[in-house]
Amino acid sequence: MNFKEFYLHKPFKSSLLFLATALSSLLLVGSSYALTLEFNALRSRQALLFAPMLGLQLACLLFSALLTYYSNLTLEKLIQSYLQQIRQDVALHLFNDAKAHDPAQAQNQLLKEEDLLSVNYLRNIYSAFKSGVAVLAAGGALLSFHWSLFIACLIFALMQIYLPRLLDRQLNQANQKLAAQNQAYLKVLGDWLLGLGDLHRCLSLAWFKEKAGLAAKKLEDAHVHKSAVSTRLDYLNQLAYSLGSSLILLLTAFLVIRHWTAFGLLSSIDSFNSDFFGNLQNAADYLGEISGSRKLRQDLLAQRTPVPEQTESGQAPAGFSSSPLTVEFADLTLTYPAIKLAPGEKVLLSGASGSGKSTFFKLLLGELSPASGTIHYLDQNGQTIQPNLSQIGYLPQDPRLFPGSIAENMTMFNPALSDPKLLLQTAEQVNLSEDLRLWPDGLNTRVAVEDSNISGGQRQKIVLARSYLYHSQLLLVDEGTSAIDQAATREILSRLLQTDKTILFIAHNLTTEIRQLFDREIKFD
Ligand SMILES: Nc1ncnc2c1ncn2[C@@H]1O[C@H](COP(=O)(O)OP(=O)(O)OP(=O)(O)O)[C@@H](O)[C@H]1O
Repeated sequence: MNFKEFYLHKPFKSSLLFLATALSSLLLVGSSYALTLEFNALRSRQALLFAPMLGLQLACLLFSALLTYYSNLTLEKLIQSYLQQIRQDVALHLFNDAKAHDPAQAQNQLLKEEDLLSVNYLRNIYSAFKSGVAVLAAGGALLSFHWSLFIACLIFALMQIYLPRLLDRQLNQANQKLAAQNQAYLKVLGDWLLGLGDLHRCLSLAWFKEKAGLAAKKLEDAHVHKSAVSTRLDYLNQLAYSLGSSLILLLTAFLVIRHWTAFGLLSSIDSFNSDFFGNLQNAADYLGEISGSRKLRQDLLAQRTPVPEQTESGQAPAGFSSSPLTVEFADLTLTYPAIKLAPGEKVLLSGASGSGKSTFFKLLLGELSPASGTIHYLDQNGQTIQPNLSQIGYLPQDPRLFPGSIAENMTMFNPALSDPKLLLQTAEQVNLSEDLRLWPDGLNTRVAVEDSNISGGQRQKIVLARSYLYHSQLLLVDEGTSAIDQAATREILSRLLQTDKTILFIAHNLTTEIRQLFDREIKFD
């Protein structure tokens, strides 16, 4: 996220916004100027001059308020449309980098951090600009009264600008800590709430409370810490402001006594002071906050870096041949033997829990890269090809459905596949027909993702139907029928194993009769 990008995404509206903002600040300073002229007129008892000056002061204030209203509204619209663009970029990044993402973290990226940034960054830039113009206008006005007033203001201006730098690093760290604790809290809630039913059954309320309470406490501390740093920043600025305004008033009185400046300035110097120091204080605050969000902005920029789209140019794999592979995790290295799956082969993959079966699938799907070794993908004729990995069919043990109808979840929202006859035939292949009859809306039944109105076995059948509809040549099934009863599994498998698909099937508890349907078995140990 940077300002140039924000400006360029709607340059005309942004220019209008900054023009209106500058004008509203100038008008505010103009009203202080009119006040000086009013008191000059009063002193020389010129009622005819006093009244129009009063009118001018009022007009300046009214127009300034009107322009502020317009600017605030326009700023909000521009920020929201810019955030929308960022959200789309982040979502595209998440989609294209083809890695598994923690939902809580992704939600946080998409909402919380951007909100934090829109407050800390864009609004602050706008406010800093508004205050900056007011400071320049007030400074110019003071210069027109007497150069010494301007010099005095300038000295305090420099003090105001450099003060926040003292706490810049602390504020930066406090912001990062807050974002990290926000994320950690969401993750803890996500991790524990998923299994809340089990915790409840085992009466593990105390354990849940301790875990959630600990994370909440850390979040609370981060908020308090951030607010302490901000308050220290405010206090320093306030101190400089009070000192500065008193000295300026003293100087004005001296200049008036000496007849070196207009009498009316005694009445308006306070307004100029607040225009000058107040806005300077604000600008210093905003600038401090803007640089405090630098790290977050850089992080968000990294999350938005375009990831090349999965090329659709590769071919659909129908088999593979891998050399001995290794995968390295932080404290574990998995090694695999060389494996070849010829087109059309049906292979059962077994092995103890934790032996690396699912990880092997992740390698084949390109979600993980091997530390050593290579995988060659084969076409129907056994020739090595440049693969399009998105065309590998994959059935996880706990497949996810999307908010939509059963039909849409089968076709993955592809209207070209939505012929009801084709869908019913496919449902028959995966023993889903009976389930469809049970739902009053059949294929049009809506999936309630959170309420799980679709059972685990039904979900597995729907995702299996998807691989039929998409004609996946290579199909990886990771205990993908584990929630379906034995009799139905036998029927589904005997149909599936009669197709010309190449199938690698992870399963634990298959009967000998079902095992014999496969061409061979590979065992990991
Ligand atoms: N992202 C990861 N980070 C660290 N370790 C991991 C990661 N993914 C898997 N592992 C470890 O790799 C080992 C193999 O895991 P994997 O899920 O592949 O086993 P599996 O054979 O499929 O087991 P199961 O039959 O129980 O599903 C396990 O010890 C697991 O803890």
